[in-house]
Amino acid sequence: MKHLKHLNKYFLKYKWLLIGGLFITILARLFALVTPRLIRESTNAIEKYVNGETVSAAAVRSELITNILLIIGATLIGAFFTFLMRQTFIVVSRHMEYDLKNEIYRKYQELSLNFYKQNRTGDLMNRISEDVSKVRMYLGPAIMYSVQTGILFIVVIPYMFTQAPELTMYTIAPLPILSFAIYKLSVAINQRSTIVQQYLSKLNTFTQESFSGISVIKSYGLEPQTNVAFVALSNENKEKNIDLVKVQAFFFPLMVLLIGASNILVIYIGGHKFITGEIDNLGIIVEFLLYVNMLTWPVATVGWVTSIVQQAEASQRRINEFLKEEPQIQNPSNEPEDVQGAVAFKNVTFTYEDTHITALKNVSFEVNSGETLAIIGKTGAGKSTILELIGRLYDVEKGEILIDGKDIRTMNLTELRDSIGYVPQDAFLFSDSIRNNIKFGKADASEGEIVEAAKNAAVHRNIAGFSKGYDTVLGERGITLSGGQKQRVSIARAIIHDPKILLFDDSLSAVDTETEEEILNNLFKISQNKTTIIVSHRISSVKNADKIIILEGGEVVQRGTHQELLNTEGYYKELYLKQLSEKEM
Ligand SMILES: Nc1ncnc2c1ncn2[C@@H]1O[C@H](COP(=O)(O)OP(=O)(O)OP(=O)(O)O)[C@@H](O)[C@H]1O
Repeated sequence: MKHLKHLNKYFLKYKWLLIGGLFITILARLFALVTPRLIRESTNAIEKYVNGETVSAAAVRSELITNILLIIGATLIGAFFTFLMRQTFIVVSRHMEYDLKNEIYRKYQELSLNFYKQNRTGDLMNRISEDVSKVRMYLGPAIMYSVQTGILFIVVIPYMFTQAPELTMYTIAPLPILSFAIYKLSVAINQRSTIVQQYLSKLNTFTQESFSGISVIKSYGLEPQTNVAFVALSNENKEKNIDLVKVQAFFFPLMVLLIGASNILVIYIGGHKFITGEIDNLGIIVEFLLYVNMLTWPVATVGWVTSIVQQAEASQRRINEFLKEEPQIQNPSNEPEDVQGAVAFKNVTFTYEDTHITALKNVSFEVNSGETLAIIGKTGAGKSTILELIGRLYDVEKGEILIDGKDIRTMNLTELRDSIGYVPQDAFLFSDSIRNNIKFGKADASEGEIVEAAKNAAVHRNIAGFSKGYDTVLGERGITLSGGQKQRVSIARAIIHDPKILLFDDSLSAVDTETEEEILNNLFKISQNKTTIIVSHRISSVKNADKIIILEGGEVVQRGTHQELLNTEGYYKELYLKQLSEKEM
């Protein structure tokens, strides 16, 4: 139970509702107890009439009618309280489930990029959905049934002992066996359900991938192979489901068998005692039969609840693993920062933890507010890494990164990131309208600001051409933008944010040179008091930059202005000549 301790704070949060639920359960159980007692009295009344002890049929009839009315009344009230009990416990468990999901999601948001690389997306999703569902079974049904069973035992069993101690012993003797058998069965059912779940997620992942990659499947004519793979997976899924059904099918017969055994014991032992005169009325046997049936399900739930708790414990252990994870990148300060935007790298060396690739070696450069720095280099040279380090997505291993002369590790992380507008290499757009995708950079942006940002990113004309304009929905159920359009919407998002530092990671690679020129001109106008860093493979994107650095294997091998670099032999000049000849061709 040690992992489930984490949830105690939620029990504390909802303590009043839970205490209310406890009282309601007591009331529900008390009213349920009225029926067996009244049936016993009714049976005895009939017995006395049959034996001639009571002569008036009218008196017996009137007692029976009163009892029937009382039974109906007690059952209705008991049912109402049972309804309230479920409403309380199950509703509380839904609140706790909601709280726990939010807690996990908040944690996910806090954690650094490395965490996401170390854990598969499927795992992250499972913990917030599957595992939380299993924990909810503990927070809701398990608690509710335990309270119900506990109260029933406390109330019914002592009462039965006062009525007929020996008969009580015989009646409750098979119940622990029932509980144990149900426990074993529940464990088997849970194990098989987990396997079914795993196969189902395999099937889902396969189906989802085949839909996402449908154009590849169709263009390579892979439909028959995909079908065969689906049938195989689906077949495995069916087999596992059949395995589960086989075990589940035992559940009710087992219950019926054990209830039957208890009933037979009550009738046999009770009848025997009645014959020997140890019991003086038949009513008590009928009453005990009702108790047996009343106790059976709660006793069975003891076994069931035990297996639920075990599963919840395992799920909570997995959830706790993530909850105790500390973000690698910590925010050291909550003080406001007045970021101006001057960026400096001082002998920065950085190695990716997982791949052990040293992406940057002793890199140094400076770029002031209002200036543009361009970074050029072959693929894998470390260009994107530089941009990610400025936003502190990772911390450097050696050296330091300064913004306005201050080590970024000492800065307020939220404000640092807020002062950056980053356009990543793979422009990621949400399945939402174009307007909202741009507004992502500034939640309260006006229509005018959105249009202006889109104009600066040279994408306004494209958007205006769509029938729904800025309301055009992107993504799965919407329009698919071209690579260049995506890049420009992503640029508009960064521009509208109006940051002090603009970072463009090869963000113009998919636009033609004319549009590139237009965007660069606009950027030049709006970035007078900003720092701009442009990563590119194209000389045309960087030729006007104030400073250019060339990276090779993580090291700065050349630096200067466009003109200076053209006067030096090296990668930049080679690239320039190559691109020039391509243009002329
Ligand atoms: N998230 C990461 N985890 C581990 N290794 C990485 C990661 N990102 C990049 N690398 C490695 O670090 C090196 C530098 O990569 P980086 O993305 O910075 O290069 P780049 O110059 O931007 O390349 P490109 O022009 O192709 O985008 C590469 O060898 C790459 O494999």
